[in-house]
Amino acid sequence: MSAKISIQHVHKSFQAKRKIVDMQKGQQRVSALEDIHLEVKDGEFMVIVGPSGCGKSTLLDLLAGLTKPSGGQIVLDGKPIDGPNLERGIVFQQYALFPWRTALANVEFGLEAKGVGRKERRTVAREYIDLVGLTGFEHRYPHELSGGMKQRIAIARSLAYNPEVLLMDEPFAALDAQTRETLQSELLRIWEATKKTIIFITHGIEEAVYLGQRVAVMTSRPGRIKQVVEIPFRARTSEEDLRANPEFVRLRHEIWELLKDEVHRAQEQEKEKSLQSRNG
Ligand SMILES: Nc1ncnc2c1ncn2[C@@H]1O[C@H](COP(=O)(O)OP(=O)(O)OP(=O)(O)O)[C@@H](O)[C@H]1O
Repeated sequence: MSAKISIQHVHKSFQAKRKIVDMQKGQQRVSALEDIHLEVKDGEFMVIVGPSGCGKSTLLDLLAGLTKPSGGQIVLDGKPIDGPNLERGIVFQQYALFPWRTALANVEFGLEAKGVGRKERRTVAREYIDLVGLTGFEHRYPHELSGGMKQRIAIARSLAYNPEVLLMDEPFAALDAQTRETLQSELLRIWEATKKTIIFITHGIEEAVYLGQRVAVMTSRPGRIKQVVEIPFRARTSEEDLRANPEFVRLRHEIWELLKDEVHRAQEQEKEKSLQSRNG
């Protein structure tokens, strides 16, 4: 099967802050991502996991078209991504709902931008609110909803305008453990129902193994793809508790083995950074 998204030898560097330039003997740029090469198939659930500061959000911003690569390119359905577009829905860690709009009006937002008429907008938005299990809450405002409910609305909003790809940047990180687990299995159900291609970014190894058909493990900064691990569970949405399955435990361990040196290195980088800013 041909790739839905093809990330082709992507590099991203940023202008270094002055103190860091001094430390690195005049080097003007800091490399955040180096030679990222990854293909995501149509309808695939791809998870990207990596240590803090390895460039996960930088990669997601590039996929969203919010920034441009310093080298290489990202291709969606054969066309290079060159800006934000409704063909890619994004769900961030912070809910990013419009506080002045009801749940229903939030979900209608992308449909308005697409020029869908009022009546159809309402019908489609209600369908997606139903899909995320929030029928009855259409007229609540974000401040009247729990964190988990807000994130469900954010997912409904991103899916309602029928994007080709759903990009998710640690969408459940701010939720409590029980809500997170519920939303993880809800997301699998929604993925099965909609057959969307999903790229999901996380810190969490357990979350990665639970959700992903493949898990791309990143190195510490500059972020590279260290290895892509296949997660071969057949019936991912079955009632069986996947987390207790010995194969699940083995895969979680395999990913931790790949990650632990990177996490250690990322922690060292953090220490160095804070020393630099204290001494600067
Ligand atoms: N606009 C920017 N200007 C300069 N440096 C940046 C910029 N954005 C990101 N960086 C640097 O690029 C590196 C990667 O950052 P990024 O936020 O993508 O990492 P992350 O893996 O998402 O981190 P976390 O898991 O902590 O959210 C970091 O060292 C960060 O300081």
